[in-house]
Amino acid sequence: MDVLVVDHPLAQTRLTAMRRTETDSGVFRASLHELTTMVVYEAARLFAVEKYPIETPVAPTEGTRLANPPLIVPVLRAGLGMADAALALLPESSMGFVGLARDEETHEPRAYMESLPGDLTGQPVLVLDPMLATGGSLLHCCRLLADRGCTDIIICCVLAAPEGVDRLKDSGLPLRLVTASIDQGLNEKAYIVPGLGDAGDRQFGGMRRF
Ligand SMILES: O=P(O)(O)OC[C@H]1O[C@H](OP(=O)(O)OP(=O)(O)O)[C@H](O)[C@@H]1O
Ligand SMILES: O=c1cc[nH]c(=O)[nH]1
Ligand SMILES: [Mg+2]
Repeated sequence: MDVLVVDHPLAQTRLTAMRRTETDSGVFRASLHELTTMVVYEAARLFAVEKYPIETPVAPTEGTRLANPPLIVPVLRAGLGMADAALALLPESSMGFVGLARDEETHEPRAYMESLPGDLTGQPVLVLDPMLATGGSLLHCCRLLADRGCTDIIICCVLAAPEGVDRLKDSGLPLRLVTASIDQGLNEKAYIVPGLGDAGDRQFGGMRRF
């Protein structure tokens, strides 16, 4: 699995804002939106393009377009905060949704929503979830995609734990990963350290213990 870490200074300043405890939910959401633009921009280097004839006001020339715009799939809830920024960069794309909530005791994902095309043969997919911790949630999501015939999955996240990266690598699924950081690891509650807390709660409210 290819892994790309977006270590651009402007990405790292947004990530710093997201990490800080005193950052309120409005600034957290704005920082995630801006950081998503940068992460998806880097991920899009991997997309195939095709040339086609266009005309400027001065002369005919060649234009460029995406050969096969990806289906965008945010993982609810936290991935919702990345959806607008990704769709703004990829206006030709469609969007599917997967809803997962991690059990606080077992840390296993519980699926509560799935809205995906039945056949993803030949369709690249861009999965959005800010957090890759144990990897259980993203693995569940990517298996749903692979079961529908998808062979080209790019995951965009903000923070990844080495444990989750290794789990995705070992899955044998056709994955590539773009992230703004690979952190130290997981604590005993399977939260990323130093991390940023619960990305869903920090955007939308809630009470989790880290
Ligand atoms: O790699 P994992 O160990 O599976 O953990 C990562 C998952 O945890 C968070 O979602 P959460 O379950 O908290 O749901 P939420 O987005 O509704 O807050 C996050 O957005 C990932 O989906
Ligand atoms: O650190 C973590 C781990 C899982 N989910 C989160 O939102 N944060
Ligand atoms: Mg959460």
